[in-house]
Parts: sequence; structure tokens; C-alpha cells
Amino acid sequence: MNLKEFDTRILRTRILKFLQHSFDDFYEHTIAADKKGILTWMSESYCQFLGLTESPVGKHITEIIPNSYLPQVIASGKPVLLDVLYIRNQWVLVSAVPLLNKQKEVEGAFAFVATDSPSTAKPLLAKYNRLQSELRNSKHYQSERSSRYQLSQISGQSDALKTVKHQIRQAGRFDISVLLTGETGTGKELFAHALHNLSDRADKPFVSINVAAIPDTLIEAEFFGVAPGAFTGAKKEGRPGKIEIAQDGTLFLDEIGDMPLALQSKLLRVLQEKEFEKVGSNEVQATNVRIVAATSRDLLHMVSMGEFRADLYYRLSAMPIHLPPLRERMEDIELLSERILDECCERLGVATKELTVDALDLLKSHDWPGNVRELYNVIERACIMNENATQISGKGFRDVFTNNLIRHEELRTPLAALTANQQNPWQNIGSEPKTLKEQVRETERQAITEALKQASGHRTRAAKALGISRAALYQKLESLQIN
Ligand SMILES: Nc1ncnc2c1ncn2[C@@H]1O[C@H](COP(=O)(O)OP(=O)(O)OP(=O)(O)O)[C@@H](O)[C@H]1O
Repeated sequence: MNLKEFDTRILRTRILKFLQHSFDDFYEHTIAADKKGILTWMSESYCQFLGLTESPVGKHITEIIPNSYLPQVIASGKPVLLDVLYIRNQWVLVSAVPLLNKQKEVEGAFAFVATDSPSTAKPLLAKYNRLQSELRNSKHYQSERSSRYQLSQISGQSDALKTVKHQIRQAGRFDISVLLTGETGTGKELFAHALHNLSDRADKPFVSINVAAIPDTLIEAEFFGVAPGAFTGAKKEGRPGKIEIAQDGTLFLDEIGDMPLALQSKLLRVLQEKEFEKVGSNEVQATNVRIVAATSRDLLHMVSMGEFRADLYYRLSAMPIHLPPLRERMEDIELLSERILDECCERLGVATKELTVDALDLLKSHDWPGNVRELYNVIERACIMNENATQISGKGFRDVFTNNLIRHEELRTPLAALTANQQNPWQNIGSEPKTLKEQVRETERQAITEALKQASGHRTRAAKALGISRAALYQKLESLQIN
């Protein structure tokens, strides 16, 4: 062996040693299977992670991990150098390599798995989860014309909720207008989606429009669309309105109580005559949409005050369905909380958790003025505050409630809030320097979140406290992706 060959051998040995140590540090679990996919090895830590009480050796890999990469690696003979896999409610990092004999035939495969190795896997997985949630959000925007929720996805077993589900199923069978009423955060939008999915229009568009979020000056164009060259500055080719986009499907009008009177008469025409005209056009267009409207306001009272057209009210409420507030269906808290907890852990990329008995008792004893939305926010906050815990106890929620109260006080004395923030503006955000734009976004997000909490999720009150219009608040909620 010449000197050069000797150097190369030493170098290779060193590299292999280094790799071995890196794998030990980085990957916590290992698993191997033969060429038929029968498990020949699984590290004890992996067995524990998977919750196995006996050795899986001798079983087919897919019996233990149905979505494992090993069968694919065995079949192709090609490695999966680094990928993610969803196991036991969390994402893990996986590297899988084929084991080849001298003839380069596949003898089996070996995989390394990292779950929450603090140095490498955690930041990577956290980033992956963040990207996933951004992707989900962007898909949500892309698919705003499709309906996302089924009735079965709406949690709750209380009699009150069962009655609502029954009414929604009934309404799904008839092509009539439906008016969903109920306090803020009771799930009106969720039920509107479910209703659409149950109807004959399910494979047609579901288009949602939040009447309160659109300034009065723009609402007509948003609703009916704009004719080509309708006015200076308008697009040459014009643009369709939501009514046209929802053709043959469902048009969901959220916060219908905020619809200006002038538009109310035009909507009545849509309902009665099934026709409309675009802004800047006299051409009458036929339409076929089902209208589902929702409001948290007392529309009948508005009718008596002359703020809402009586004829429109009766047209819209061919089938009125009232959603009960959470405090009237406390039996649903447990199911709802568990579902929301799982969802939050997955979305935030934190360890999966369960709720202790005293945590559930505490949640059941709260009044929930902000309904399910408030419950969602409280659980989300508890998840963040107990990021690495496997349980959230009553104390965990008491901390959230206390924290909310303190921050509400801060909000009432803006100077105090300002001073507190100036002392350590990034205490909850991390230590990396942020651009001015990010800082402004974060400050806005905090102020809006707190205002909503203080107003128990009531958006009109929150907008008032923040000194902005409802429409501006809705735009911020959307751009800052606040639930
Ligand atoms: N039964 C439920 N199961 C699961 N999540 C729910 C349920 N009801 C409401 N939510 C959640 O609560 C939040 C508020 O729901 P939604 O927006 O449908 O309420 P809303 O009555 O339309 O509120 P607003 O009147 O303020 O627009 C959403 O995050 C929704 O996913």
C-alpha cells in the first residue's frame, strides 16, 4: 500500500467514525427490515416512542408503521436521505438506506429516526411545521371557493348541538335560504360550510363574503362585479362579483346585519327575481345561487328600528337556525377541547399533550363569552406556554387566564403597556433581530389579539377599542392570519 492509499484509508475510517457519532447524536431511533419488509431490529427507544409493549421483530413493517419508507427503499434500492414522516401525532425526521450485498442486490433496509433531538431535529421540525401551516393557509386562500368542513368534523354531543346538526341536515335537503344566528364564535361559518357540503350543490363553489369586512363604497362591486370599463380606473375587461363566482353553488353572507340598506334592496332582487346587474352595466344577468346568511346581531330588532328590510329578513330566513352559545352546552367542552388541543399541537409543532381532569373541570366552569373561538384561543395559548409538557393541568389554564387579565389591564393603560413592551419587546418572540416590517406586524398582531381577548372575541367591540373600523379589523385579521 502506498502512502496515498494509506492516507485515503485513514481518512475514510475517520469519516465513518464521524458519521457514526453524528448519527448517534442526531438520530435517536433505529429500525431495520429484511428484503421482505419483515422487521429484524428496532431500538428500544423507538419501541418506547411507538408505545409498543412487545418486540415487533418478525412482524411486517407496515403492521407497525403503515406509512414507513422502508418498503419503498427495499423496492427501489434507493435511499431516502432525509424526509419527514407523521407518526403518533407528530412529524419525525427519517433517513432510510438500502442494505446491499456484494452483487448489489437489496438484502433489506435500515432507517434512522429523529423525533425531538434538541440540537438538530427540533429546529428543523419546527420549521417544517411552520411551512406546513403556511402551505395550509395558502391552500385555504386558493381554495376559498371550496367548502372545508363536514358536519362530522364539528365537535359536540350535547342535545343543543345535535338539534342544530339535525336542522342543518334538513336544510341540506331543500334549496332554500338559511339564516344562521348566534353569538360570535359559535361556529356559524363552520355550519355554513357543512350545510353546503350536504346539499346538491356540494360539488359547486362555496363562496364566502364577510359583509362587515368590506367598506360600504366597495361592497357593491365585490358583490355584483364590475362591467368592462365601468369607470375610470376599473379594469378594461371588468371583473366578476362573488355572486357570479358562486354560480350554481352557495353564497355565504357573513355578518349580514352590516349590509347597507341600498345593497339590501339589490340582494332582495337576487333572491326574488334571480337576477342582478354588474356595477356600471344595465345588462341583466341571471343567477342561480343558494344564499346562506349569518349574523350575531338581532335582525328582528334591526327591522323594527328600520335598519334592516323586513322583506329581505323574511326572504333570508326561510329556514332560521340558531346556534347555542357554549355556556348552554357545557357538555361539549371536553370533546371540543381535546379536538382543539390536538389541532393546536399539530399546527404549532409542539409535543402532543392531554388535559388533566382538573384542567377540564376548570374549562367547564368558565363562562366563555367568546364561545368556541375564545376556547380555541385559550387552548392555543396554553399549548404555547406548556410547549414541552405532555399534560396541561388546571394550573396551566389558570396561568393563561391570569395572564389575560394582566394584559387586559395593560391594554387599559396604554402607557404601561408601552413601557412594558419597551423593556423587552421580544420576550415572547425569540432573540433574532426582526425587520421593522416584522416588528410592526408583530405589534399589530399582539394588540389585535389582546383587544379581541378583552372583548371576548366580539369583533365590533375589539375594533372600537382599537379605534379602527370593523372592515379594517377584518382586513388585519386576514392579513395577520389571526383566527
Ligand atoms: N363545534 C365546533 N367544533 C370545532 N371547532 C369549532 C366549533 N365551533 C366553532 N369552532 C371554531 O371556533 C372558531 C369560530 O368559528 P366560526 O368562525 O364558525 O364562528 P362564527 O359564529 O362564524 O363567528 P363570527 O360571528 O365571529 O364570525 C373557528 O376557529 C372554528 O373552527
